[in-house]
Amino acid sequence: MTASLTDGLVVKGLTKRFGTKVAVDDVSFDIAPGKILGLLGPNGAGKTTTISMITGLLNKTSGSVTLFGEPLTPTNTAIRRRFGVVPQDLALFDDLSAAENVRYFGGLYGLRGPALKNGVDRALAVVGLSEHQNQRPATFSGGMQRRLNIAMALVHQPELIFMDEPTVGIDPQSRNYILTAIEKMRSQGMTVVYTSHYMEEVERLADKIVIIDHGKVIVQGTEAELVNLVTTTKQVSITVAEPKLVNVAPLLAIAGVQQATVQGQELQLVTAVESNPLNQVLMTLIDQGVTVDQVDQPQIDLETVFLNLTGRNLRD
Ligand SMILES: Nc1ncnc2c1ncn2[C@@H]1O[C@H](COP(=O)(O)OP(=O)(O)OP(=O)(O)O)[C@@H](O)[C@H]1O
Repeated sequence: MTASLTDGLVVKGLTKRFGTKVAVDDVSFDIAPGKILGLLGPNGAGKTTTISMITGLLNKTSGSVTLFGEPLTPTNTAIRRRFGVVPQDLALFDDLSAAENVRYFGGLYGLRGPALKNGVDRALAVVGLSEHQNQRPATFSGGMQRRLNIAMALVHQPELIFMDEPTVGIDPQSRNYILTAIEKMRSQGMTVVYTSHYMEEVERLADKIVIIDHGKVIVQGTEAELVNLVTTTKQVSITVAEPKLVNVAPLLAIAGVQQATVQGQELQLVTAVESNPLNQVLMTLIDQGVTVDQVDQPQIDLETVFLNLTGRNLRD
């Protein structure tokens, strides 16, 4: 059966006021099952408040949330068992071992006996902590503690997991471990909602990106769609060993190549961002007997998108 979009997470008009401050302002987005949504925004943009309202930690001022086609309300306990939450702040019991911490959470979700044991074993394996399961979290690095927190949210094998800035302040190895674990979760069909102010992580992971700032959605879409919003073309410079051998006519015939000129040792191209014809250009040059020494192309990233749309840097 093909899943429809309403089988995933649908957030409509979510708003949170603290007194006169509007922390989250009419936020709407959706994500299909089995995909990763990256909620990207600078500190204070409203990411945690958004996740807290969706997961029921915080009452919303207005708006609606449906998950797997059902309303996500505080009283709908059945649907609440189908997702997991990794909060921004660590929530670990220091006097319990890693496995006992995970087991405790599994118990809260009603798991018992072999189902609980399997859940604990699987969750610890996903985050690479099986070998450390009998150690207490106090002996762990910050990154390992964060991974344990993720295992606690996975123990009941949720279909969707919310992660609020899970890589803040941890070592690069743990960060990479977490990002790889998230990719594995998606490959097993899990839906992931991931907040971050690190655009590199969102670029690596997210199937769909929602950029928020000052509580409002500025833009949403795939990375290519967002990049397309700020520019439709890019300049590529290819340094070649034999510029005289370059025949530009076949290059201009490639879809997405808008201009091609040879200047000194360099072949300068203007290409459409959408069609990304670079591989075909390189193959054509090789066919022409041209040696390619270097390819330079400016990086159009989410930082550029954010700067373009807000006039500010993501990490101001
Ligand atoms: N309980 C509260 N009372 C008043 N204002 C609040 C409260 N919680 C959050 N805010 C404000 O709402 C805005 C959004 O905060 P939020 O924590 O959701 O941002 P964020 O994008 O998650 O940032 P960070 O990464 O720093 O947590 C901020 O201006 C914050 O000061």
